[in-house]
Amino acid sequence: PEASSEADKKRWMLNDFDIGKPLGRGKFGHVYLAREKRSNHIVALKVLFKSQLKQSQVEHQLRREVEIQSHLRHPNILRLYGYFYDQKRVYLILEYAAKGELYKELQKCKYFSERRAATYVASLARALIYCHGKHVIHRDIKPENLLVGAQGELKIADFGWSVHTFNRRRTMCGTLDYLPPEMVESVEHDASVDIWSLGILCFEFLYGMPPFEAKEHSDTYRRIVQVDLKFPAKPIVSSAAKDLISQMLVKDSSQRLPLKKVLEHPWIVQNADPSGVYKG
Ligand SMILES: CC(C)NC(=O)[C@H]1CCC[C@H]1Nc1nc(Nc2ccc(C(=O)N(C)C3CCN(C)CC3)cc2)ncc1C(F)(F)F
Repeated sequence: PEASSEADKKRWMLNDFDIGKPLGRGKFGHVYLAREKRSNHIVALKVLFKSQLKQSQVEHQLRREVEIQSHLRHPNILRLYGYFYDQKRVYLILEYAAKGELYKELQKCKYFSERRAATYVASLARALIYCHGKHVIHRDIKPENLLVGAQGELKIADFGWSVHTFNRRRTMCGTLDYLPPEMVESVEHDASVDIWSLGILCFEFLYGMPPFEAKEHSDTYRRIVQVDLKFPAKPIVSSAAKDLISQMLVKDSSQRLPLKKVLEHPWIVQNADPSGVYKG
């Protein structure tokens, strides 16, 4: 049979689920814990209001997010099992990440140990190698888009800004902090934008804030395009970690350390837990 999109293989409906507690609010609606009645499978049900999607003109972005995420299968990428809609709402059937939102964990402990940061960076590098292998770039890697599974493993979620590199867009994304120079200067960009964002994330895991943070947007913009990278004196961070970050936060996107080399970097080899799970 002709290849149907993964996401709309089965006709799901609200009645297929028992709805549980709210897990929180996403950008365009609420997320609920839910259980699919036939299989007793626990999922997260993200409810989006069509009215809000329309007024924010993000319907095409949502369609792309569903199309891309429903085809990705990787332990560090949140699964999108399917979707359905009614008169007013669109429902995304997503994998439930039992340990919640990474950014809350980062806020709670201010910054992570080098072993924890390296373990997370390694698992994200593996997930991004998988995505790039399928010509998908995420373009929005940041703590808010990372969830934690039951075993403590990271899950990249929210492919709202991802694209198939065949039809590259020059749309501007959310917060500036994570954007590499070529996106801030809105010139052509490729998969190496995710290497830049992973470098920003590594810095924020270790210091508790992104490297080019500034009060004003204009200052952040300038610090990004100048790659004004300064390592704080506290907390103490190894020179190996700083070396890796410095090789990822390079203005010339072709000179950024390839993800495969990130996994071979001494700091990762010596600090990341091979299982990809931080065991504390
Ligand atoms: C990536 C994207 C940008 N982010 C999101 O979508 C957010 C928006 C709201 C929730 C989250 N979306 C998801 N969250 C989970 N799991 C989860 C979340 C929160 C808690 C938690 O700490 N509490 C309930 C606590 C429990 C304690 N009380 C006090 C506070 C809330 C525990 C588990 N799994 C899948 C999803 C997904 F993505 F599939 F929808």
